[in-house]
Amino acid sequence: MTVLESILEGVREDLAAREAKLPFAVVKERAAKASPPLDVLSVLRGPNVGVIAEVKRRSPSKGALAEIPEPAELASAYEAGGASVISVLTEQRRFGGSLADFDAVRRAVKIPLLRKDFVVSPYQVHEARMHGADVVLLIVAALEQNALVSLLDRVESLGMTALVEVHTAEEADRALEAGSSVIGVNARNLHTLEVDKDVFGRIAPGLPSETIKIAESGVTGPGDLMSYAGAGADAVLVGESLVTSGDPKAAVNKLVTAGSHPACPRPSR
Ligand SMILES: O=P(O)(O)OC[C@@H](O)[C@@H](O)c1c[nH]c2ccccc12
Repeated sequence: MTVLESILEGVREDLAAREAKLPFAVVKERAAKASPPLDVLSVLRGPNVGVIAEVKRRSPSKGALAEIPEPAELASAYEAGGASVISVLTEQRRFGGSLADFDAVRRAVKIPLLRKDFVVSPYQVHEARMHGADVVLLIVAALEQNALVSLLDRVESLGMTALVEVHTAEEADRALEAGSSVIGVNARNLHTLEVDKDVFGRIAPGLPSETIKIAESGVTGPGDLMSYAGAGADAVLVGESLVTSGDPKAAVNKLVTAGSHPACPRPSR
């Protein structure tokens, strides 16, 4: 079993437990009453290379990263540092996240929020909306094509934006075929957890110019942002280097400053 498969097994078990507690019909009703999602596309289409800052306690590859006793404080620091979007991991077993973290962050900040989880069922999409999500991650490697298409449609029918994650050119083709307008290229292979920062540069140039391109993982500082920008990134998604920085506001701000510097390559659209 690959790492991704074993993560998905746990995700499905936890999902079944939540479904038993709160019926899908109730989740749908509450999602419909949540305050409307924010327009993330125009945020990501801004003139600068944006930063999506992640609330991440641990990971299967690195183990414990940071305790983050107050996710709301971390998120406020990200917002104050100039992040465009905040990503909150809600997967519990491997990443130490939760929907309670998501709620705390939602209450603390005004900028768009990404629910970062392993979404395999429509229940999780409505659940994300119910908790105030604006963006939902869909991982191509975790989904059959028909499931990807129907989950993407569902995300969009609720007014949210799907960040569709790929790691290979074949997955990128599947993402485009499904109709994705925001594609994240993850430098980390979710089957083996190996990081290869060149993957973005191999895949992004083959994507349509109007597709919003996000470079995910392995950003340790402004240098990485600049090189992803040179390869066409509209934004970078950063977790580890921010949560371990000791000063998340300053760490985000360094990236944001690099992304708005005149010398920083701009996404060409
Ligand atoms: O901590 P990093 O290397 O900055 O990476 C952040 C983010 O890209 C990573 O957490 C991630 C990318 N895709 C995912 C899918 C599920 C869980 C986590 C992820």
